[in-house]
Amino acid sequence: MENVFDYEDIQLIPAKCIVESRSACDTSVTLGGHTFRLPVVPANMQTIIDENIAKTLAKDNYFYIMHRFEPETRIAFIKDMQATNYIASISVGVKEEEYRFIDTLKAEELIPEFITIDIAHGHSNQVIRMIQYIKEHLPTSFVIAGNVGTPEAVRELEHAGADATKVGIGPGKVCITKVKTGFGTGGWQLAALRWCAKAASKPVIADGGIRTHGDIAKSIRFGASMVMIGSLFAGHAESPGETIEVDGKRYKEYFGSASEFQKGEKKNVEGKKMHVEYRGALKDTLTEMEQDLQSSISYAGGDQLLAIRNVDYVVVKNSIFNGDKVY
Ligand SMILES: NC(=O)C1=CN([C@@H]2O[C@H](COP(=O)(O)OP(=O)(O)OC[C@H]3O[C@@H](n4cnc5c(N)ncnc54)[C@H](OP(=O)(O)O)[C@@H]3O)[C@@H](O)[C@H]2O)C=CC1
Ligand SMILES: Nc1nc2c(ncn2[C@@H]2O[C@H](COP(=O)(O)O)[C@@H](O)[C@H]2O)c(=O)[nH]1
Repeated sequence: MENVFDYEDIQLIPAKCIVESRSACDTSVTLGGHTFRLPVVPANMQTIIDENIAKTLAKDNYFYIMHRFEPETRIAFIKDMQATNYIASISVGVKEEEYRFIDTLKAEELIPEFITIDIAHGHSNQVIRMIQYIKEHLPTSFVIAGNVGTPEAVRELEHAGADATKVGIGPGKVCITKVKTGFGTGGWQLAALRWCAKAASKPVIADGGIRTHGDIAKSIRFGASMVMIGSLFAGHAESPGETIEVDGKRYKEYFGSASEFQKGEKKNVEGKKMHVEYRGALKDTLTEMEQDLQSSISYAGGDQLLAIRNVDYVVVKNSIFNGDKVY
């Protein structure tokens, strides 16, 4: 791979504006036959999403993916969401008990609208088998499979039946895969996204490494249909992580799904725990993200999200911060 770059190395080039107000720009995106307000989904991690947040997001027409770390609650969760006419969007792993879970869903005719196969190294026969099993038994569920970091992986998972693939091995804020194993897309996630998206014939979700709202527009430019975000969502009042106070300042806990804190043991640890600054209400961040993305669309010279896909860009290594902090 040549010409690798990451989010902070890119600036998108403006095109002539066609709207009279940023509010005329439409940030919505359609995935799996459902239209959502933003091309953004909070990470399916235990310190990012819980049932209350899932309900709030679904009610306000944002996409969500529930995590898989309380597996025994998933059936009740699906029933509860569907009883209130919200989409049911859950995660699964690949171990034997997950096959029995799919069998139960089929037997009870409980069909989640979205199922995400959430595995660190998604380019594997285990994931391919699970995609095929879900597609055989719950053919109308939209299957998101990942995570991957190569065009070959995208093609194989799509070929197995995945309706979308998730790209990002190791760019996450609480990820230590890159240091523990030497592998990943950390530091060149945006270039990896471009590489993978060029090979994709179905939607690609960019996962990890988003540090500013402008990175959402950059992901769309380089081929993502949606972005998955952890750290930027970890600091809210509603976030499930513990709140702590240090010198009068509040922080929220954020830990990796492959961290010792999640696993309860020190085995194959590829994630860490940190604290992020408290950011207030989730709805305020979502509103700000929407406004910033509307502005991105206006700079792209359009009024629809995909106008961003057509803009030119420059690579200016490590340019955007100039030593400044965003917040
Ligand atoms: N996006 C990313 O960069 C990363 C994300 N994560 C997150 O951490 C969580 C845990 O992930 P994961 O460990 O996959 O899930 P699980 O712990 O559920 O493991 C799933 C199965 O895959 C096996 N497995 C896991 N990694 C490998 C590998 N590298 N080679 C062969 N087999 C493997 C495991 O066996 P065994 O444990 O015995 O190997 C287990 O049987 C997920 O939520 C994932 O999204 C973790 C790392 C990177
Ligand atoms: N290598 C690891 N990656 C992890 C772990 N837990 C989650 N993740 C990935 O990070 C993103 C979120 O990234 P962020 O930069 O927005 O914070 C998440 O969606 C997962 O793909 C982990 O323990 N290790």
